[in-house]
Amino acid sequence: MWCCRLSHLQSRLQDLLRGRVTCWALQQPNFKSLFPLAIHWHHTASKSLNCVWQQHEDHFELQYANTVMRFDYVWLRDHCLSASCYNSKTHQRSLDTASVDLCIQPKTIRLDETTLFFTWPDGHVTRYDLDWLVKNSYEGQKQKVIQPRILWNAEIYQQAQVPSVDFQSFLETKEGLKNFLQNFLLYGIAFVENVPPTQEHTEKLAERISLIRETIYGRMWYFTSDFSRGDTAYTKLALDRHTDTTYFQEPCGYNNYDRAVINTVPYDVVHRWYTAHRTLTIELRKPENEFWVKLKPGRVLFIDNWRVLHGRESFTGYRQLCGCYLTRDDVLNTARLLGLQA
Ligand SMILES: C[N+](C)(C)CCCC[C@H](N)C(=O)O
Ligand SMILES: O=C(O)CCC(=O)C(=O)O
Ligand SMILES: [Fe+2]
Repeated sequence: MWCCRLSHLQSRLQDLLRGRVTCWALQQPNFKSLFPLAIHWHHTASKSLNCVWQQHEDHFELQYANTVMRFDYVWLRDHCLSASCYNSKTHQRSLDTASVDLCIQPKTIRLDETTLFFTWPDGHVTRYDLDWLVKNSYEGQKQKVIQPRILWNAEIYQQAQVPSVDFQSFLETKEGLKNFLQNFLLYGIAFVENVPPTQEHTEKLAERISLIRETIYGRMWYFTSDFSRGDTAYTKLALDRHTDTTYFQEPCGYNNYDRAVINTVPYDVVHRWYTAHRTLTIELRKPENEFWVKLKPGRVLFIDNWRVLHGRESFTGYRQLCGCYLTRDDVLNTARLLGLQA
């Protein structure tokens, strides 16, 4: 019975503060008295639009859709979507950002229905849809729903009874792939069952999600305890919870086995690092943070090694594993193409 050990790095994700700024000024009868008389607020033509803005010396302030937004003028020029500034076929900026005057200010600002028009000193006109500004503003972005992550330990994960996805459904249906990726994004691990236990089928599975990353271990690795490579993974020894490829510029995550000599910081910082490392390791080694999984032929486990560490007990007898490393960008891209927040 082979198990591999998963320790969920219980990151203390703070709930994002969802500061909702309501456009309270417009509902106040004494709205004008709330601001010094010098400021002249522009109102929308139609009251129903509920939008006011103010052209400040160094920024543009917009109140719309219960959000108070502030935009730098260089930002407003730089994000122009006009034909001469933006290639709508490739969704790339054509404008040379470095050519924009850092002291630029619009000559005029006009709102027509739900579109704001900024006319710049050189006569160039930039138009923004109000909803686009809310969606792409700093203040609007803070309200954006981010991919929820479920922080778990063994008990939480077991109780969640997260369903595995069947091989056929994963390969042949959008729903199967989407359910799998949703679980993967939520928990940092996800399983596919009833996979024909061959390297080819495992490869096919991986390619359904992402590009497979070629590394010094090959594209698909197929290993057993034959010490064919000078690494404890190729032995029968236990492996404490860890992440792989610490030594790469784009590692799967940091791990203690492969950690190089610490010689980039002075001794007192080194000691602070060991203290922090100890705190983390104690947390990771708490039994409640360990989730043991029985690996068996036909069961494929995907791990987000930034969130979930892996390891194994020592073993006897013959054991063979195959797998690969996936590129995070492509996994997230597949999830987004399926409409998931990733
Ligand atoms: C066998 N397989 C290719 C999966 C892993 C090899 C990784 C070995 C190294 N200790 C590390 O953690 O990066
Ligand atoms: O043998 C296992 O179950 C995992 C081995 C491992 O962690 C690795 O090869 O990086
Ligand atoms: Fe590993």
